[in-house]
Amino acid sequence: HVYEGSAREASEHIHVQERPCAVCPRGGKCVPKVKCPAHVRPGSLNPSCHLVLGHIGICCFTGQKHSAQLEATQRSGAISIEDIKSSHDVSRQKMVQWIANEKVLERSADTIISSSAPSYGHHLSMVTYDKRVEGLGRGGLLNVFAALELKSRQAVSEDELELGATGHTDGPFCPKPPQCPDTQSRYRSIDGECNNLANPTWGAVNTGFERLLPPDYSDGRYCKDQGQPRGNGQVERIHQIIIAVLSKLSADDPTKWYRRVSVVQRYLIGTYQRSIGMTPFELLFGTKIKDKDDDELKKLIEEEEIQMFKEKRQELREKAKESLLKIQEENIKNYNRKRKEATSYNVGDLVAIKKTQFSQGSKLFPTYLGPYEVLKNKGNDRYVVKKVGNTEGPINTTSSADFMKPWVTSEENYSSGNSSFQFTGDSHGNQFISLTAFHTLWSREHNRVAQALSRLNPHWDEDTVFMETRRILQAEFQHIIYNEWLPLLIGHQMMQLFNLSPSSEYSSSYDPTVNPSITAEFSTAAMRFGHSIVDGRIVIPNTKTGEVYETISIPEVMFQPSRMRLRHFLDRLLIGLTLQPMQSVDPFISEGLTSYMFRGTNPYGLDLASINIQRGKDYGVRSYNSYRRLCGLQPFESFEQFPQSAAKRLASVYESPEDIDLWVGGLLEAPMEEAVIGPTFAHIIADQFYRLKAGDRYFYDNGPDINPGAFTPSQLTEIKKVKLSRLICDNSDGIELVTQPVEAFLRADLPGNELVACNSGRIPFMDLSRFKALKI
Ligand code: HEM
Repeated sequence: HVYEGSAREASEHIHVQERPCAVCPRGGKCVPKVKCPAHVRPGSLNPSCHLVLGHIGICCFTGQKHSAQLEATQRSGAISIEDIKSSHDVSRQKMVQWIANEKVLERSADTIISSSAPSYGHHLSMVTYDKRVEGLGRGGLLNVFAALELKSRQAVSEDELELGATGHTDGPFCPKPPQCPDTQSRYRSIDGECNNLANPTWGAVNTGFERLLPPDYSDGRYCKDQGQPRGNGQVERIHQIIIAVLSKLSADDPTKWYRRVSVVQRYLIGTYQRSIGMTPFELLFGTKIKDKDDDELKKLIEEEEIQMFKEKRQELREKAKESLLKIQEENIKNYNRKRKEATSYNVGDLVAIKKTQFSQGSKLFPTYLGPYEVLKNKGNDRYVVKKVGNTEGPINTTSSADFMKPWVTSEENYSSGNSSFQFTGDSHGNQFISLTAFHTLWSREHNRVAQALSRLNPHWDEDTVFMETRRILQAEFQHIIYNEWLPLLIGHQMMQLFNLSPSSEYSSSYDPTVNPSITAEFSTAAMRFGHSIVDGRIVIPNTKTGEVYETISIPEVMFQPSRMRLRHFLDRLLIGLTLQPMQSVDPFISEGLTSYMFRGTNPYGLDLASINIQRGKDYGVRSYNSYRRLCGLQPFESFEQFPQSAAKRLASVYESPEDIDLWVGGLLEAPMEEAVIGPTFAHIIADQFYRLKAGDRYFYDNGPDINPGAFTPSQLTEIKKVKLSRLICDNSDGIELVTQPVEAFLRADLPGNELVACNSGRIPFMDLSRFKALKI
């Protein structure tokens, strides 16, 4: 058995075939393999080299771009004006067709929306009615259609299309680049734009994900077949073959393609299929197609069989139709009974509209914008609204009743007693009660720091107080993540390998060639390791008696934060979180997430594990083995290399180890030394946090030569004292929570991490007097 994540990985790093270079040739930079995706492209010439701690890296000549080699050598660059014009026309026509189809579906009586279904709630938390975002989404599709048209005219190569490396900026849809102000802002922009001055959209809202490897869509475009894992898209593949072969065979008279179908069919059913271990003909008739006579005889038998099959099929179809109609009727009844009439608004009403765009670190902003005045009722519960006053949000927009509520001032909101939902900037703020608790801690920390700053700087206006507080909170957050949380997750070796640990002085890691955007692999798989550590219940302990107040099953507190209104609850929950062990990262996911997620009052909810796997496919994320190769790890060649229990289950759903989904494979890896996750996830996560640090001009410990809003050395020293335990101590209610373990990410019953009094001085304070400014 070679399946011992850390031991195996260590040996791989030591026993490499060729001798690693001491210094990279041709000006190459020695980096961990995941940081140079071009090394897995065929024909790449990346010699290995020495990194710190005996690790072996790759000499990289392309930076974090897998397409750079292609850009330099293979770009065809021969796109004619006619090609461009006609690709535009084709893509626009296709778009018109798609929108028309969408309208038909929307109006169809067969389209049933159950607003009480858990999937509907999940959809609402993901969907956007923001016109700008809708425009970007449609623009993306226009470009896909145009690119496919260009490919069909052979104006771009397969490689260029796959890697998005045409460098062509005259597509049917190219959003205007943002205009960055001439003077450099002291503060990070709200939407993340203009962080990188040469590439102002890098890391901004409403921009695409980065990819460690190019997408892998089975239709070569933007769809992933649903057949995986077991079927592995076989049917779709065969269909594609049939279409291609038929068009070749009937090249002389394309209108008579159907005459060739039987030849193709005969060929296909007489060909050995790996998935069934014989030819389909054998499977059907128990014998091989031998010669022409036999063939004719079998044809007769086949006709008989087909007749029988047709009759049986007709019967089955009648039955299916009956039961479908019955279910539909029930669904309609249910729908009519449960669907709440949408609130209707009159012209002139003041409303709040739901915010649908969020930027980095903006979790503390409200979810609703307003006030807006209703200008027009567009029918179908949609309204044209106009902003009143000078608040955040678009001036004119269209919104739907689902995303509107009557405008009330915040005082009215809190006193109305109607909702226990917390006002958070992130639509996930109420998703789970412990998340709501952390939103609460951070908003209180904001208010705490803002009060201290305005006392120290009475001449500041309220915008300055807000922006300065925001700047400090972002720094506190980044420091806690890089200093406390990340080392526990990926281990100290990876921290060193990717140069992620905060230094005692200003950081020297800013690199304007690094794109800080989130990678598809991080978002859909690696960072979702967290779904495996969630316990099925939350224990609220009674520390006085050693008993428990209550054990809450997790679906009870999803989008249901009303317990937060109980006076003692926040403190008790936070105490419980420091005592309750984390679940290990493994393929076992709590039923609360796989059967009952967001169930509300329904008997069952959603399955987060399936959603994660499907989300990976949506994004065209490649298989687990592709990422092992990318990280310089050996791929799994057979299921037996996995632990026995997993091997059996994997073999029952996947055809080959090459098909295993990234999220599934990553969860199966044994954790690395002193880490929570295995090597593949650790590399992907380390790469992401490297991007977020090296690609962020405003990273909290960048000096004034890089960061226009840099902290002074003495302010930075104070920020670097911040620990999660301090944040909890300062912002909990202090009714029952008066002690904390210094290392709040570790359990309080670990030796050396015992509870200490919040006010004992053992948990360091950030001295805010350093933020008394002479002038800003
Ligand atoms: C009770 C706890 C949790 C619940 C109910 C939950 C639920 C969800 C849901 C519904 C999604 C969106 C799925 C989709 O449609 O693709 C999601 C996404 C995600 N979750 Fe969780 N989650 C929980 C805990 C965690 C934890 C502990 C972590 C990590 C430590 C995590 C990391 C992520 C990430 C990275 C995404 C993708 C976000 C994005 O790119 O937009 N989740 N989660």
